[in-house]
Amino acid sequence: MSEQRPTLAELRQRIDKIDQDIHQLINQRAVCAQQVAEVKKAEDPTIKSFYRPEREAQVLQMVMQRNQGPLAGETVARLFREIMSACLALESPLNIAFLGPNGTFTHAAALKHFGHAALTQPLATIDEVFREVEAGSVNYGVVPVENSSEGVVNHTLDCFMASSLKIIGEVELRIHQNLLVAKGTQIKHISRIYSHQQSLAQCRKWLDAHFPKVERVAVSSNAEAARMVKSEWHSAAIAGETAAELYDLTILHANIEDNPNNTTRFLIIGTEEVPASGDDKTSLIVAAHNEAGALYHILEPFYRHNISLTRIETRPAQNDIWSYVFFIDFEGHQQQPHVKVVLDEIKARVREMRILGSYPKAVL
Ligand SMILES: C=C(O[C@@H]1C=C(C(=O)O)C=C[C@H]1O)C(=O)O
Repeated sequence: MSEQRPTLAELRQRIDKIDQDIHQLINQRAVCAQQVAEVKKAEDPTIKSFYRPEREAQVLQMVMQRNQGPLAGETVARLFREIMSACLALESPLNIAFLGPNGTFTHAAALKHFGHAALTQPLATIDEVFREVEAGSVNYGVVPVENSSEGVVNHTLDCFMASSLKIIGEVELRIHQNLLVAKGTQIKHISRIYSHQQSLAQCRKWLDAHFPKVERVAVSSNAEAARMVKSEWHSAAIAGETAAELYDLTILHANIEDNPNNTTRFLIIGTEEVPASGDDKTSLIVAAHNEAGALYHILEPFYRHNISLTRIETRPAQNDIWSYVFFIDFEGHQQQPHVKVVLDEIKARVREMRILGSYPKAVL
């Protein structure tokens, strides 16, 4: 005889039992994390934060590797992200500054990276985020660095030139833009659309097709755009879902970005160096000599040692109007022997080289 299908009551009983087990295990895990904090404190009584980016990346990598479904690896990793965040906050929650206001994509990136138990503090400019991290009034900062359709955030790169802060992590975020209005506003009322200029650019074709005659106004952030339309019945904003929720706006059209793979990359900045996680990236600033083949001489060692570059950007140097500096990201950690060899070779060939940091690649 074939086995009978369990009843609803039986299934719920089974779920209750599993929940009890999960609950107990999560608390057992939290106790272990507390004990880890005690060990760290004993090793270093002046320790300021128990957060270890390389260890958290490894935990998430293990979750993804062992996952057998039916839940997707990313879904389970996100749950573990929140469990780690809560465990860490039990000792002392992390203070994270980000390019605000609340409801921006940078806010979403900060929560994606540190989980919801972190205390997040919105700041008005990228410079302020750098300054607060330098001053030690927050543990880490989150700033945008590049968008897949609109390119690099130059201001963030310029801040690195004037700062000794390190990159301790990266976050990648799929960006979905939405057309938002205050409750009661109808499409025919809309005479103006506010957003950050990058978001307006990311939705250019959609706007040309749907609102060719409506004025587009660039403001300081998407969240600011959302805040403004709350009291303007004839205006709309382009922003993410977080801003819609925060300002209680109606989503008239969802996912209006021209490129469905639109992603933005953010950097986590801090003061310490991060040990290797096993799957890392390194970022450099290099000021080349003013001579023929300068860029070739910088890139050639990477080729010879078979190291993949993931990005290269050029910015005008701030102290010499005829020179350029290069921002280079590549795969590997500065403590790995083959990476050390390449870094030494490059250093000997350039005017100046600074390692911005080695950090775990984004897992989620
Ligand atoms: C528990 C530790 O400390 C923190 C908490 C972690 C966790 O909950 O898994 C991981 C790394 C640290 O941010 C540790 O270093 O192992």
